[in-house]
Amino acid sequence: MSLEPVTIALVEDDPIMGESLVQRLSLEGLTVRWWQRGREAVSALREARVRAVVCDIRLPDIDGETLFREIARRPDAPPFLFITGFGDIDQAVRLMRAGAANYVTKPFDLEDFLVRLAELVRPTPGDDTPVLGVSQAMGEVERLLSRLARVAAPVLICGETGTGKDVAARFLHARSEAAAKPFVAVNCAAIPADLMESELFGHEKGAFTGAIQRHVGYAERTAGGVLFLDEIGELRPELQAKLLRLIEERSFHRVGGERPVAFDGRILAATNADLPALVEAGRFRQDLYYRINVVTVRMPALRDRPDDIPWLMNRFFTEFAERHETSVKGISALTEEAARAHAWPGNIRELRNRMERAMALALGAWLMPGDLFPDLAEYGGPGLSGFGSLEDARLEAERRHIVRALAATGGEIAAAARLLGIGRTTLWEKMRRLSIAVQ
Ligand SMILES: Nc1ncnc2c1ncn2[C@@H]1O[C@H](COP(=O)(O)OP(=O)(O)OP(=O)(O)O)[C@@H](O)[C@H]1O
Repeated sequence: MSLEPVTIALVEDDPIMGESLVQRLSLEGLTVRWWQRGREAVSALREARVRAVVCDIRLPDIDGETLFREIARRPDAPPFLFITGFGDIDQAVRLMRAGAANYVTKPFDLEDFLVRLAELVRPTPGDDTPVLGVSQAMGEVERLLSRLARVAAPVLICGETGTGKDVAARFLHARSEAAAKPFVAVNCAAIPADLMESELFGHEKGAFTGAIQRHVGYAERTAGGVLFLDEIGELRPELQAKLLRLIEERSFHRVGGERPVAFDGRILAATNADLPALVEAGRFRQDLYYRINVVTVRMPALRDRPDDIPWLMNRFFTEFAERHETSVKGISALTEEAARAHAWPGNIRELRNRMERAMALALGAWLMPGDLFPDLAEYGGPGLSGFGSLEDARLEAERRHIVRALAATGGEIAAAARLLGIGRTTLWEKMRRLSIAVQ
C-alpha cells in the first residue's frame, strides 16, 4: 500500500462504516474529511481541495450521483471512488461512463478498496510520470524514490533486466525539483568504448581526426538535470576514473580541452550486474562504487511481486488497445492466473512484449493463456502435453501464497508465518524447497 499523506473526502452516512473507514485511512497516513450528508459535502467541496472523493451512492438527502455531477463540472474535479450496494451496479456503471474513477460493491475487501484508492491518490505531477506498481514492494520503492527526489545524493538502482530501473530513475527525476530540467540517459553498454569518452564529456574542435567542430557531451547537456548512467558496470576503467573525478570535483574536461567544465546535475546509475563482485574481481573501481552507491534502490523481480502483474497487464492492454486495431475486449481470468504463475525472466519488458504480441494476434474476444504464451506448451490451448500434475498446481499455489504473505509483511518471516498459520521453521523449510528468496 502506497498512500501519500494527502487529504481525501469521505461521504458516507453510515456512522459505523464511516468511522471505520476514517480510522483505517488515517492509519494509512491520509487526512480524511468526512461528511454524512450529500448537500454538506457538495458545498464544502466547492472550497476544499481533496485528492479523491470516496462516496456512498445512497445518501439520506441527495444521492451520490447528484453529488458527483455537481462536483464533476469543476475543471479540477477530484476522482470519485463509489461505494455501491449490490443493487446499484447499473448506476455505478453509468457513473463510470460519466467519468467516475472506480467503484467497490458492499461488502468489500478493505485491502482491495485501499489498492483502488491508492491508484487515485498517487501524485501525478505530469502526464508522463510513470507510477510503478500496486504491490506492497513497489509501494515501498515508490516511497523511497519520492523521498530521494528531495535530496541530491547519487542513487544506484539495482535489479534484474527489465524490472523498470530506467522507469524508476525517470520517476525520481519527475518528482524532483529538477523535473523541468533534462533527463539525460546514457547506456554504458550500448555506446562503443572508443566513442564513450567524447559522448560522455564532449570534445573540442580538432581533438582528433574527424572532430571538425566542438561537441557537447551528455555531462554538459545535463544542465541542472539528471545524468542517468545505465549499465554502469560496463564502463571502461579509464572512464571510471574520469567519472569519479566528475563526481568528486564536479567538473570534467572535454576531450582535447584544456579548461575544466563545471558539471551541474545529479548522477543516477543503474546496473543489473553484481557490482560488489565486479569490484572484487578488480573490474570496477571501489572508490567509484562507494561514490555512486550512497543510496541503493532495489527493483524487485516481477515474480516476487505478483500483485503488479494483473495491474501491468491492464495498463498494457489499454495502451495496445489504443494503438492496434483489435477485437479483444479484455483479459480472461485464466490468462491472469497463468501470468501470475509465470516466472517472468525478462520481467516487465517480457510482459509488455508478450501483451503487445498477444493483442496484435489474438483472434477471440478475450485474451487467452495461449495468446500470451504461444511459445509455452503448458499454456498452448487445448493440447494436453504440458498439463501440470495436481501436485505441481498445489506447489505453485503454495508458492504464490507464501510470496504474497511475505510481500504483505515486508519480508518479515515470523509475521508471514503467523499470517499463513504455520510455524516459522515450516515456512523456512517451504521457502527453501520452493526456491523463494528471502526479501
Ligand atoms: N511501472 C511500469 N509501468 C509500465 N511499464 C513499465 C513499468 N516499468 C517498466 N516498464 C516497461 O518495461 C520495459 C523495461 O523497463 P526498463 O527499461 O525501465 O527496465 P530496466 O530495468 O531499466 O531494463 P534493463 O536492465 O534491460 O536496462 C520498458 O518497456 C518499460 O516501459
